[in-house]
Formats: sequence, C-alpha cells, structure tokens
Amino acid sequence: NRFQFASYTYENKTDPATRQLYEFRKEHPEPIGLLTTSSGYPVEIRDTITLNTDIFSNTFFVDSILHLDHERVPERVVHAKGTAALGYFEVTSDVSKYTKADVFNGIGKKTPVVGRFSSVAQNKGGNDLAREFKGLSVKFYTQEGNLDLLCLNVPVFVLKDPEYFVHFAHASKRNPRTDLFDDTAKLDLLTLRPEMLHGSLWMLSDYGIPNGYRKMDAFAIHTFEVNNRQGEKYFVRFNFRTEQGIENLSSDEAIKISGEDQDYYNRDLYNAIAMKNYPIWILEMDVMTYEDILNLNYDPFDITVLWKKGTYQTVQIGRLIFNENPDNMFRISEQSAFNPGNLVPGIPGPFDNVFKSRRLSYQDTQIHRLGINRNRIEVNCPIYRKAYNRDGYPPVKDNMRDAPNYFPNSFSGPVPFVDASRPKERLWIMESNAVDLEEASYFYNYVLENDEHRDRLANNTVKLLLQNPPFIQRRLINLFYLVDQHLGEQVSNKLYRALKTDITRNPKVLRIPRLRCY
Ligand code: HEM
Repeated sequence: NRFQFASYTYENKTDPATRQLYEFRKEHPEPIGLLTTSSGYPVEIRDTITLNTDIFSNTFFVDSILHLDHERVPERVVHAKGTAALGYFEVTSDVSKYTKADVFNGIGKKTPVVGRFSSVAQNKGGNDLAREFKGLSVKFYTQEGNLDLLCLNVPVFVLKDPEYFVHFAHASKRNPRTDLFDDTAKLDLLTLRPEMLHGSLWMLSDYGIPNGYRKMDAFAIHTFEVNNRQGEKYFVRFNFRTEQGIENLSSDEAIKISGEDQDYYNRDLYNAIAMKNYPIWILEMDVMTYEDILNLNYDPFDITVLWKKGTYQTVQIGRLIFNENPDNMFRISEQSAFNPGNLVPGIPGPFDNVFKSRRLSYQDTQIHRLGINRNRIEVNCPIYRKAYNRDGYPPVKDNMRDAPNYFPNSFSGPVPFVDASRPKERLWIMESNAVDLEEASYFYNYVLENDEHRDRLANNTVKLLLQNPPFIQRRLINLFYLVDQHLGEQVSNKLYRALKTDITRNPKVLRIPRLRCY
C-alpha cells in the first residue's frame, strides 16, 4: 500500500543524518521513560499546558524555561562552526628511533581519539563552504595524558608574529559596525602584512574550499622537537594524509551547494561514518636531525615557510580512523577543548613564538568558554589524572577527595616522575621579520599544478578585489607582480574586465502583486 511504499522510500532514499529521529524511534518503539524536571520531580500531564494557569507554581514550566535561558555556552572565538567524530589511532611503523612517545610506539597499538573538524571564521551555524582554512583537531587519550594535534588543511600558516593573530582574527570575522564579513578588512590587512601572502594564496587557490572534511589533508604546521629514549632530538612536522583523496570545489560549485545546504561538510562526515564508510588519514612526520638544520639555507621553524624538497625525510607513524558519530554534539564537539600545549613525554614540542602564544591562548579562551574545570568535562578527561588543582565551578568530579592539596607534602600526595632522557637544553630561535616572497612565488609556480588552477586562483582573487577600494586593489596587484609577473598581469587584466560589469550584490527578485485579503 501507499504507506508502506512511502516508508520504504523514506528508509532507502534518505541519508542517515536526515533519518536520525526516525531511527531513534525504531530503536525505542516505546517512550524511553517518564518525564521529570531536572531535579527528578515527576511531571504531571496537566503541567505540560500552561494556558490559564498559575505558571509560576508550575515547577516543570519554571525549570524548562530557565534552562532554555542558559543553554548556550559562548561559541569559540575562531573555529566556531564544526563537528566531531570518535575513533582510534593505530601505530603502523616503528618510530622509536625518533620519539619515545608511548602513543606512537608499538606496532598495532590502538589509542582512542576524538576529532573535531571546523571552519576558521564562520560562526556556529555558518557556511561550511566559505572560502577559508579548515581545521582538524585530534585528541589522543594516551597512557601519558592527552596529546592534542591541531591542524589546518594547508601546510603553512598566514603569519609568524602572534600579535598579528589578533588582527587576522578581527579582519577575518565580522565588521564591528555592520556585523558582516568584510573583504576590505581582509585585503587591507593582507596587503599591509605581506608575510600573509603565502598562506593567503593557498586560501585563494582550490585548497580554499575542500569537497568536505574527508577530502582534505591536515597539517600541524609547526616544527616540533621530539626525542627518543636516549635523549636524542629530532625536528618534525606532523601531517595527516587523507586516504579518501584530495578533492576541492570551485567557487561556483560551492555557491551552488551552499544555497541548498550550508552544513554540507558536517552532513557528509556524519553520513559517511553512519554508513560505515569510515574516513582514514595516515599520520606521517617529515623529519630533520639537528645537523640537517644547521646546514639549511632557510628557517625550518618559520611557519609561513614550507620545508624544501630534499632537505628532510618522511616517516609514516600510523592510521587515524573515525568510526563513531557522537551521540550528542554538545557533549563531544561543543564542550571539547583542544590545546596545542597538551603534549606527552617524547614530544617536547615547538618553540616558535606563535606556538608559545598558543600554549597560553587556548587555555585562556577555554576557561572563558567552559570554565576552569574544562579538563574534568568528560570529553577532555585524560585516562589518568592526579593533580593539586581543586574546586572552582563544576564539574569538579571527585575533587581529589581527602588527598593533600599542597605540594610538596609529607602525606602521600601525588609525586612527580623523573624523565632521564628529557633533553637538557632547548633551542632558542631568532625569528626574522623579513618577508620572503619566494615562498609565494614557489607556491604559484610549482605547488599549483597547471594554468587552469592558476586561472581559478586569479578569478577568486578578483571576486574579493571587486569589493575593495581602488588603493587596496592597486596594493594587492603590486604585491602580486612582485610574487610573479604572470600572477600580477592575470589579476590586473581580469579585474579591469570585471570592473566593467555589474559588481553590485543586488539579487534578481521575483515581484508578485500584494494580495488584499488581510
Ligand atoms: C597565534 C596563533 C594562534 C592563536 C592565538 C590561535 C587561537 C585559537 C583560539 C582562541 C581557538 C579557539 C579555541 C577554543 O575555543 O577551544 C583556536 C582554535 C583552533 N586553532 Fe588556533 N590559533 C593560532 C594559530 C593556529 C595555528 C597555527 C593552527 C594550526 C596549526 C591553529 C589551529 C586551530 C584549530 C584546528 C582550532 C579549532 C580547535 C577546535 O576544534 O576546538 N591555530 N585557535
């Protein structure tokens, strides 16, 4: 009959994300229990309707409306739009020569992980398909505490002076007066801080809009110091390589899709996992020794710079697999707190100034967002933890009960361990403020694989430039000429042609006569 046909069609032609509630009901044909207020008071059916009643004597009404008033935590200042997945990391190679980190040692060892994928500038609920960097953060729940690797889908960052992160974030997010994204602010800052050119070219190229989170690589970008059991140091860059293959979308295709579904990336990831098409990334590290570093003709710690071919070797570590969708996104995605400073023995980590500032900034913003006990929220809890921190806003969990709360003490409180192989000294690097346009030029000429791609980069730039005052247009084109004559000419010619067409953003509307029946 028609009902059966409709049910069959619904079950077979809709995706798992669309069917979520339907599937819940299939699993639970009966209500999952009696309704209570948040303190457990059983709700009587007459209290669910409040018309013509004394509403303030109705505990159910008061409880639910007050809860609604408080049910948002502040969204992340950047990377607010995102989604999460659960899974595991499996070691596939012996990397003990480079790092003693327990999580990366022992072929076959599996470590549970939570991952969060995100867009940089979108607000929560924003458009996945906006042209901007995408993030992948992975929290490994290791035997030695949480290891967090925070990555972007491009291998370089836009800046190397952390002060300018503040200004980059402001220019990328909404204009304070209009509350709109502002292409003028973006290009003004870019042209005044040419160190941003290299990273920005990645964003203006096809890499600026991946075809979903599954179809992108992810790079931790910074150069990390790692050490083995003998205390020998190596310098590495961690890269997750997608097994799904890299796919990107053209601007036109992205605009088309976002007209229908601004959650395209989130939906794609959720559905793939729900259909057991688990996404996989191979974690590799590019490695240099201390001696390699001494003989380079570029700064390997500069995060706006790619490591040059032939100066390092690549070593595979293992596979990252996401095989479970969270049962609740607030619990897993919104409350997660990834912190690049969460490192483990054997990975002392990067020491450039951007990383140092990140060690501070993430903790600070997460205290604002989730409170001082953010690491006691389930998704952030390490496997093992014994600290002298106490109290504060909930959740405090057992709050270390009756154990001593000061250190050192003579009463069996937790004691620190001795890491005999921890390197005694760390490098101190001098960072240069000079801007090397060679990086941008290399990207344009060698990383971009053909002229069609270069052409799309120029078109994407012109789209941005059209919304900018002439002096900024000139400034960017001048910079582009310095990067590469062909790039300068391309953008300049295309802009000139585009300026002759209509650059207003007025939509074509459908006018219909007003009905006079009300
Ligand atoms: C000075 C430089 C930087 C600063 C100050 C900074 C700051 C921040 C802040 C405040 C957040 C929000 C965190 C939260 O509310 O939980 C964030 C998120 C994030 N950042 Fe950065 N960031 C910087 C550079 C970078 C770099 C170089 C990368 C990549 C290598 C990166 C990757 C990410 C990712 C992936 C997230 C999202 C984390 C999540 O999903 O919760 N950031 N950043």
